[in-house]
Amino acid sequence: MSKLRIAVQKSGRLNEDSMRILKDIGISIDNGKDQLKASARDFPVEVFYLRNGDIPQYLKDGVVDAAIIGENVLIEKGADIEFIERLGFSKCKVSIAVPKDSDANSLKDLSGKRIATSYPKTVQKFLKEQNIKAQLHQINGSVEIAPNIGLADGICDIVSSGSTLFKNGLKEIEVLLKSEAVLAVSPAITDERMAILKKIQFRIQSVLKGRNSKYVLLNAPNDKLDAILNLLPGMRSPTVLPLAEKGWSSVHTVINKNDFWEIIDELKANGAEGILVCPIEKMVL
Ligand SMILES: Nc1ncnc2c1ncn2[C@@H]1O[C@H](COP(=O)(O)OP(=O)(O)OP(=O)(O)O)[C@@H](O)[C@H]1O
Ligand SMILES: O=P(O)(O)OC[C@H]1O[C@H](OP(=O)(O)OP(=O)(O)O)[C@H](O)[C@@H]1O
Ligand SMILES: [Mg+2]
Repeated sequence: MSKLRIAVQKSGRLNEDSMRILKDIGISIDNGKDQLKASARDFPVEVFYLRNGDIPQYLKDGVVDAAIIGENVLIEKGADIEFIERLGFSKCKVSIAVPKDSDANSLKDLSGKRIATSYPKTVQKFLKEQNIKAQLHQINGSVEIAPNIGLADGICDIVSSGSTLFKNGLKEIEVLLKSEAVLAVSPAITDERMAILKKIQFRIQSVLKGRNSKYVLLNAPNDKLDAILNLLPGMRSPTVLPLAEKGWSSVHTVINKNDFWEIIDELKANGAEGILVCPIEKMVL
């Protein structure tokens, strides 16, 4: 049986979360990053450890069948590479920034100026769309220093917390795109390997749904049960079980992890007690 060849970043910001998601879907790899390639113990998968920036070409050439990669890199380097799943980590923006005392407020204001970036194709596309001409300087790292050393009037680079911009006295003036890690597919993938990838995708979806949800248990006075149940959605509907103490029920349900703090006060106001919120490992709907 053939194995699916999946690329992950060898080292860097994507590596840890990529390896974690593979582990969470039951794909365990014996040897670490020292090797370029490793086989999974219990699944027909080979993991290739590669540079993030090189992965789009490997996908195009069919050297690997799939990859965990930043969407921003696919956009910059792999225009015809598709992805089948957003993975929810390594969220960032690709933005234009200028020195904070600059008059520039948008990409247009950089017309005729110099922009330093590691993402030349991405910037070029936006310049073209807006019919702006600017001079691009491609640099591969520490892009935010460029205006301070007189190399450029503005930059285009990754922004997450914004602290690198802040430390370098820059302000963001335009967001070109938003990105996160994605599961990308080679256009050359065979049907047999696509079937393996679909299994991986299904497992990933179960893990991501679990990560985004919480299992909630609470005790509710029966006379407030309707009001409490109204606050809680549940997968189909909440489970209600009688407590040993008369007049009380135990309510079990699943909610979106972001919703909990929104409804906690109302749950308490309706008499809910002993509220437990637990993580969910995997969730299949
Ligand atoms: N500060 C950040 N916050 C969140 N995500 C980020 C951040 N910086 C980069 N990323 C995302 O992680 C990916 C990998 O970034 P990293 O800096 O580790 O790699 P790189 O040096 O660009 O790539 P290579 O593996 O080719 O050396 C980026 O393409 C982007 O999608
Ligand atoms: O908005 P922030 O949270 O400050 O993150 C943005 C910074 O993170 C990335 O750099 P990284 O730390 O990966 O270093 P690199 O330039 O060597 O890749 C990116 O290139 C920015 O410089
Ligand atoms: Mg980086």
